[in-house]
Amino acid sequence: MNKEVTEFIKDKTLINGQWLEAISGKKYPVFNPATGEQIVLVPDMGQADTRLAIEKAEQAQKLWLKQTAKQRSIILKRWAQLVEAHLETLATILTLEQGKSLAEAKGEVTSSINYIDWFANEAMRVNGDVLPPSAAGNFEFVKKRAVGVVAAITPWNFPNSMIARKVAPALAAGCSVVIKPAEDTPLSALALAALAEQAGIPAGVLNVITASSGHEVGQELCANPIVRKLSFTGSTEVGKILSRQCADTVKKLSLELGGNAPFMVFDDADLDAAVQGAIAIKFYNSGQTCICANRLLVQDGIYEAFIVKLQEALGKLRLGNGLQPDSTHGPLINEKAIQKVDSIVNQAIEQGARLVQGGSYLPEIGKQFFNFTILADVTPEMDVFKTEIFGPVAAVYRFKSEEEAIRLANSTNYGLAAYAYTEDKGRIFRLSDQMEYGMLGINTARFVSETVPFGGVKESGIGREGSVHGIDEFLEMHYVCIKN
Ligand SMILES: NC(=O)c1ccc[n+]([C@@H]2O[C@H](COP(=O)([O-])OP(=O)(O)OC[C@H]3O[C@@H](n4cnc5c(N)ncnc54)[C@H](O)[C@@H]3O)[C@@H](O)[C@H]2O)c1
Ligand SMILES: O=C[C@H](O)CS(=O)(=O)O
Repeated sequence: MNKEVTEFIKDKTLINGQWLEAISGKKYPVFNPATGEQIVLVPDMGQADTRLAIEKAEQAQKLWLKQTAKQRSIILKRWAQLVEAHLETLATILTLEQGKSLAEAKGEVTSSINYIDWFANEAMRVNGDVLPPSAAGNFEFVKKRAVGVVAAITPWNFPNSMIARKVAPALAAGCSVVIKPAEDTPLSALALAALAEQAGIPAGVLNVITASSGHEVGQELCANPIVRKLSFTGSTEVGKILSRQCADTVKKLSLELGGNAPFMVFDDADLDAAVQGAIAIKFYNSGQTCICANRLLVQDGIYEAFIVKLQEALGKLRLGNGLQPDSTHGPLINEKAIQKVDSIVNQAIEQGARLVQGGSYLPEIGKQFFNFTILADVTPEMDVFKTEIFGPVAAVYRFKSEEEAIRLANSTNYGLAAYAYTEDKGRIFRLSDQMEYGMLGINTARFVSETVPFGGVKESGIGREGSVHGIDEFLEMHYVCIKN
C-alpha cells in the first residue's frame, strides 16, 4: 500500500475538528471483501458519541451560516479540487473496502468531485422571492434558509459518492452534517472528511460517526430534536424504520431507497445496443446498485437472440480483485450478500427458471466472487420478480405485447429507475407517460449525473439528489410580511 493511501486510511473519526476514538474505547474491524483481510480497526461509536457530534454540529452551524454563500462556495470548490488531487488514493481506499474495480472506483470519485463542484455553484443561487402584496401596504417576501443540523446515513455500495451527494448540498445551503457511513465501508467517508478539513470546512460542520451497527447511532440521530433533517440512502426496509423514528420530531426527510428496475427490450430495438446497456446496468458494481436492471423483460421475437448475445458479451468481463488492472468486476460486499444471492438463484431454478450460465461463486478466486449469471424463462410468478437481487444475476423474462411489458414493469412497489430499448417514437412517448419511475432511460442505461434529479417514486423514496432541485432538500422557506 503506498504512503498516501496509508495516510488517508483513518483509525479515528472526525468530530468537531478532532480525530477521536469512541468514548467507550470500542473498535471494530473493516475488511477487504476481495481477500477477507482486515484493513484497519475504527471506532465503534454509540449514543454518547452521536450526541456529542450533534451538539458540536449545532454550535458550528451557527457560524457556518454566517459565512456568505461565496465563502461557502470557495471552500467547497477547494474541497472538490483536493478530492480530484487525491483521486487515485480515494479510489484505492474505495476498492479496498468495497471491492469494486479500480476503474469503477475512479468513476465514483469523479462523480463525487462533480457533485461537490456543482453544489459549490448552487450555493450562489439560493434566491428568495419578493411577492406582490396580498393586501394594501404590505411588503411581502420569502427567504430560503438552511434547515440546520443534518443527519446523513449512507450505504456501502457507493461509499464515496453517497457522502458527496449529501454533504455538498447540505454545506452549500449553510447546514452542518453528522454522517453515519455504512459499517462495511467507513474509510471513504473518513478520507473525504480529512480532505474537507484541509479544504477549510470549519470544525464541527462535518462530523463522522463510525459504528458496527446503525441502530443505536440511528436512534439518536432520529430522536434528537437538534437534528432537523435526515438524508438516508439505503434499503426501503431501513428507510421505513428511520421514517417512523423521525416522526416524533417531524424532521425533513430525503429517502433514496431500494429499486426493482425493469429493463425492457422490444423487437425493434438495436439488439447490440440493448446488450451493451444490459452489461452496463445489470452488472454495474457486480449488480450491487439501486438502479441496476433487476428484471430484463425481452419481447418474444428476439428473446433467444438477446440471451445468446448477452452470454457472448459476458465472456469479455473478468471477475477478480478490484485492484488488479484486468479485473472488470469485483466481489460481493460480504458473506451475507453471497448467501442472499445464492438463495435467490436456487429458489428461481427450483421454481422453473433455466440456468444459462453461472449460478454460484467462483471457488478458484474466492467465495466472495459470485459468477455472472443468466436465468432464462423466468416468470412474474417467481419470487425473484419482486426481489431486489443486488448481485450479478440477469433474470430474463419474456413478453408478447407493449401493454404486457408496461404492466409487468409497473407491477412493483418500487419506482426508482427503468430502462427501455426501442426505435418506435410513438412507443417512446407512451413509455414516458406510463412508466411509474423517478428515472427512465430510453436506449441508454447510464444516465446519472450531478445535473439531473436522482430519486424514486412509490417505495423507492422521497426527494431528489443532484440537479437544481437537490439543494432545496436542505432549505426551509420563511415568508415575511411587513405592514407599512
Ligand atoms: N436509491 C439510492 O440512491 C440507493 C443508492 C444505494 C443503495 N440503495 C439501496 O440500499 C440497499 C443496499 O445498501 P445497504 O445494504 O447499505 O442498505 P441498508 O439499508 O442495510 O443500510 C444503509 C445504511 O443504513 C444503516 N442502517 C441499517 N439499519 C439501520 C437502523 N436501524 N438505524 C439506522 N441506520 C441503519 C446502515 O448501517 C447503512 O449505513 C439496497 O436496497 C439499495 O437499493 C439505494
Ligand atoms: O446505487 C445507487 C447509486 O445512486 C448509483 S449512481 O451513483 O447514482 O449511479
